[in-house]
Amino acid sequence: MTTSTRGAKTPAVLVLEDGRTFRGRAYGAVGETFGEAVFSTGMTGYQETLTDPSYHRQVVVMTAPHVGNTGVNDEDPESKRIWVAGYVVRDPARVPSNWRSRRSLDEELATQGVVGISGIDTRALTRHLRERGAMRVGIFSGEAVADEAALLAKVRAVPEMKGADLSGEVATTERYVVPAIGTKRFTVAAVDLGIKGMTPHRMAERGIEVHVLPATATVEDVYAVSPDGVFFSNGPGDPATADHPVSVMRAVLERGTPLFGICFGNQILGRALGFGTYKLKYGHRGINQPVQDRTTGKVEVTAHNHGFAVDAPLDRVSDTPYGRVEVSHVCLNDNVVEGLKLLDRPAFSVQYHPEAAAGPHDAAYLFDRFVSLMEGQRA
Ligand SMILES: NC(=O)CC[C@H](N)C(=O)O
Repeated sequence: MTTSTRGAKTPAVLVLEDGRTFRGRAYGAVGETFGEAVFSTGMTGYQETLTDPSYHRQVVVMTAPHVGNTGVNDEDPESKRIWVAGYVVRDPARVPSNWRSRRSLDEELATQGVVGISGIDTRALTRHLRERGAMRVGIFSGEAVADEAALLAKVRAVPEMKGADLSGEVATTERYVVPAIGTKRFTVAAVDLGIKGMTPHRMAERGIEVHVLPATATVEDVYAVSPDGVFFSNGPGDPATADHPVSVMRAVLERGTPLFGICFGNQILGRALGFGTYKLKYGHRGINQPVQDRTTGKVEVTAHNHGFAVDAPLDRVSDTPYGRVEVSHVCLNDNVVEGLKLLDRPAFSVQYHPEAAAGPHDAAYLFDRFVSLMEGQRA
């Protein structure tokens, strides 16, 4: 067990691009960092959040007031490193306690060079972001805490999330295989746009051998593995920039290979079908978002991490170059499109996270639907 007080006395300041500031104490690494300020409502699963590549270039504000209570273990990361650009917590645990804990969160953030801030009113900050929308932010600690006007100028020089093309910065550069658990039934080519580790695992549990390919994979690379199905992962950045995966996906739709997309993958399917995408005011991030599966009427509580969404009509079936498409899932908080289903081809996607790392397992059936599509193709 590690008790950490590092940085506890070092002043830090969080500066939003609209000029609002919050003063607190350094948490994790001391220095400065920049990104898009977003809030996550997850009460648990901070390791999964920190290591989700979709958070690349985002400063995550935790609405849960106590963070770090269970320390850091070696089992829960969703990728090889922490991806968040900065971390904001109200009241960090001083003494982590859990049988799996190896070190404190404060130590882990510091070791990985992630600048954070603690001791600020995260409720006020979250309400501000909810009212004004996600915006650019900087966290400065130690010697970096200087005159606020200079800090604000630095924050306003940071690139916006809109227009950011980031998959190439987080995805694997080498292909790798996640073997099926038990008997192998199917082969899937998974295009890594920022994939979380749990996603291929959920497929492997269903007898799928998953070939994870770099974001730059071509149609030839995808079909070189003789896939029964093709998967497009979650990932950071603005889907409007993802022209390459959109063109690969169109080729997959053309051939009629079973296709499944999660989050960024859903946005790419939307674009491949000819719909637009747009930036949400402050996005959905957390593990308690109500979604309705309109194909069954059932409501599920789901994990989300998205700042963009697909602009598709909710009230009717759309005609697209790949046949008829319906919005299969919708967020019950704000009617945002949470899933797409093709009626004439074996393809569907969801905007949220059925792999549930962290989060409730209500949406695990979507991996079974992918398996059914692949079974259907064989029959
Ligand atoms: N988790 C994801 O795949 C996020 C997709 C996209 N970057 C968004 O913010 O909407």
